[in-house]
Amino acid sequence: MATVRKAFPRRLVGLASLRAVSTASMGALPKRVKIVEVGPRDGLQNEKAIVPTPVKIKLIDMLSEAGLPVIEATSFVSPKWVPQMADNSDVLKGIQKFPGISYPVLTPNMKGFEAAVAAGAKEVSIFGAASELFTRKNVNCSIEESFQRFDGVVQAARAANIPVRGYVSCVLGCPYEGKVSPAKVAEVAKKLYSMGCYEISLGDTIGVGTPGLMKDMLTAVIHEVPVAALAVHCHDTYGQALANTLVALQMGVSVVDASVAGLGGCPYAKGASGNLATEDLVYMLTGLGIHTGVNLQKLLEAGDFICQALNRKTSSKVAQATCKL
Ligand SMILES: CC(C)(COP(=O)([O-])OP(=O)([O-])OC[C@H]1O[C@@H](n2cnc3c(N)ncnc32)[C@H](O)[C@@H]1OP(=O)([O-])[O-])[C@@H](O)C(=O)NCCC(=O)NCCSC(=O)C[C@@](C)(O)CC(=O)[O-]
Repeated sequence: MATVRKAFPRRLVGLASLRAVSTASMGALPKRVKIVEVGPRDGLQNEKAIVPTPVKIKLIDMLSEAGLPVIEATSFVSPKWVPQMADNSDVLKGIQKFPGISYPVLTPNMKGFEAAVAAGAKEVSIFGAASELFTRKNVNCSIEESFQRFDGVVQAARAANIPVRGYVSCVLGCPYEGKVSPAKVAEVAKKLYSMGCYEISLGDTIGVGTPGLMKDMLTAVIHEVPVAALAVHCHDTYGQALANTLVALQMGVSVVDASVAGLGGCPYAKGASGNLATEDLVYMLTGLGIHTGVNLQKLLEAGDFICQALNRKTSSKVAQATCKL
């Protein structure tokens, strides 16, 4: 049955009037937050069924319409490892490129980088982890070897004037090693930053973190990497993603990864569920008076579209609260 969305703006009006009093005692919060939409990559890489290329393209175009400033479009990884992203070139070539929006793609090695550039990529991301075992499962090498591969990518990207974003996975726990020390996360983040990544996204890959762990981890990382260059990427497995993100904002982070409809998960992280839903993040930030530039109504429509295409229920609480099926 088709999704019928109820009139939405009433709720936002209510939130806007709460703003002045509600944030007064919350510490310094950023005035604006850059949201990095990872649904088309992190979300769709984890779907059992292969999503048709035109559906991916339409989703990204709808997200662009909604005003997301960064939309991670796809990944140039081995199609044997992640068949869901095998249409990477077609997706990247097929999407509308809105002025002012960047469409980064994951590139684990030179093969991926070269294919991405050939398909028109203007920004790439490399992805490391603070766990040896996870790195082995995810990219089939040690942390040290992964840096050697990334180094080639970063150098080639610099020569081509292509910005590189870096990910650190397992920052609050690993599906294979359990606890991960904040010192190890800081070491890997520092290394990626020193290599030339302009931004480091800290991923709670399996969503096990709680606000205290986020605070301890960020305290260690902020010693090594300027907070302005940090992003957080929280999966919502245990329902902690929004709380963990809020702690990061209170500590000065102003870049947050999220996924429309809460899609997501890493195929090499057992037990990982979806990311923080972009709709829920935008709702919270709007309520806090923090600017994102995102049109929530259009974002909700993009979420409806992909959920209908996947024949699944949205994981966004805001989408659930504002529509009736
Ligand atoms: C990294 C590799 C490629 C190493 O895989 P490998 O098998 O060690 O690589 P290899 O160099 O030995 O090559 C083996 C085969 O793969 C091919 N190959 C090699 N590289 C590429 C490439 N770039 N594109 C296409 N094909 C490639 C290569 O040509 C060869 O093909 P064959 O000769 O067998 O026909 C592999 O392990 C891989 O693709 N892993 C997938 C990793 C992945 O996509 N994980 C999910 C994303 S990370 C994530 O989700 C976490 C994050 C970022 O969201 C943050 C968080 O939540 O924490």
